[in-house]
Amino acid sequence: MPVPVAVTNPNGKGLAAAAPDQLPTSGDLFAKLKAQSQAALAAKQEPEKDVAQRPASSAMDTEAPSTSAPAVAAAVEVRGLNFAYPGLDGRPIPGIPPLIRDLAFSLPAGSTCLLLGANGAGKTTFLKILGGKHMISEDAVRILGRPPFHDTQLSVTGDLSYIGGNWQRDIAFAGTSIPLTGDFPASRMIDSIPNVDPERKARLIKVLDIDPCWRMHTVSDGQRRRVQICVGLLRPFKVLLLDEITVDLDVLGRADLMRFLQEECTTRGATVLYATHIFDGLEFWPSHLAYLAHGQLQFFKEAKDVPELAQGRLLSLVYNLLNEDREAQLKARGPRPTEWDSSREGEVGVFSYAFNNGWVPGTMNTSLSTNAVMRN
Ligand SMILES: Nc1ncnc2c1ncn2[C@@H]1O[C@H](COP(=O)(O)OP(=O)(O)OP(=O)(O)O)[C@@H](O)[C@H]1O
Repeated sequence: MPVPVAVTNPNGKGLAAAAPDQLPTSGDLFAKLKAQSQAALAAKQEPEKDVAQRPASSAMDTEAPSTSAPAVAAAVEVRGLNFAYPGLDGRPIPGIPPLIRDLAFSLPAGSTCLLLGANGAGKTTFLKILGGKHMISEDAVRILGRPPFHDTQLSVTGDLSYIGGNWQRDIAFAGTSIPLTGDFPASRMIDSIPNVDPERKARLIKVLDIDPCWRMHTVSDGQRRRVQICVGLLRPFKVLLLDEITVDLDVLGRADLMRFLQEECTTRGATVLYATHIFDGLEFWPSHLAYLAHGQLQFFKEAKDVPELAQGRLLSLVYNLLNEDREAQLKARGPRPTEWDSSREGEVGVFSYAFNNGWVPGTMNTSLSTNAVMRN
């Protein structure tokens, strides 16, 4: 599939060398996509048959039996999800294994689920997929029974909300590297969301301890983060995806926010999936734990089945999980080299401009307008 790519290569040749004049619109990939869309269409027409034909998947099948009946059993349902970041031509990059492989996951409505995983495990990517930010096949993910990428109403109505990334770059600044020098109050950001229940707004402002008169260009990172979270929560979401957004919050702000979110789930039946590396004092919060590694959920458990939560030892549980995994990897592939391997010269430049694949890592932004990214 052709991807729109703007070009500002300092040597004026990268794209021409990297891609043919005509980006392809036929071949194996397109045949596969066509087959997939025909299969999805057929599955829609024969829902009963579809249930029987879905591949048995590992971790989640015992937790939530599949159903494609009209009643929505799970707030989040993932089946056979595969994902690889594409190269310039929109295809998976040869030699690089998919980041997510045949992942299955089913989260009941009303859950507060912690998403655990090492740096680079794919938590942000997974949450962005659930949030409809990456195109995937229509039947791989269902949020409230609907495909998040294809059914844009999910996000437009606020039923599905994703809060992640660094707001400093995404919203309070224009583009990814150009600072916005405007002077405006926090209330302007908050009031920009239409059709908000005034009571909910007042409650959030109180919970997050926001001063509506804060001038956004003078606030601290944590204060800016509070405004970002407030804006993301103003509408009563049904499914909320949080990507490490409490990192700048002080302990009081964080505790108040986590209690607010838990209440949203217990009183309104909302569902929250939260990826974080900060575990202290969080034992009370999750109803479920999910651990992502090697492209798959290695476990998915209800809180009552995780004794470490009752013992106040969540941090130690996560430490052990990551440590065991690192030890296993070290055994399998040996230690990573710490010195530059000159035989790889040219494969990974010491510094070069590289054409991006359309996504700024760790943010919700496409990078197409910035043309080039720096790669070390
Ligand atoms: N735009 C991109 N293009 C190519 N690869 C990417 C891109 N964004 C992320 N990746 C790769 O995908 C992998 C998973 O990244 P992701 O940000 O999802 O991990 P994460 O679990 O959220 O990590 P962290 O805990 O550090 O935030 C990483 O190896 C990363 O290099």
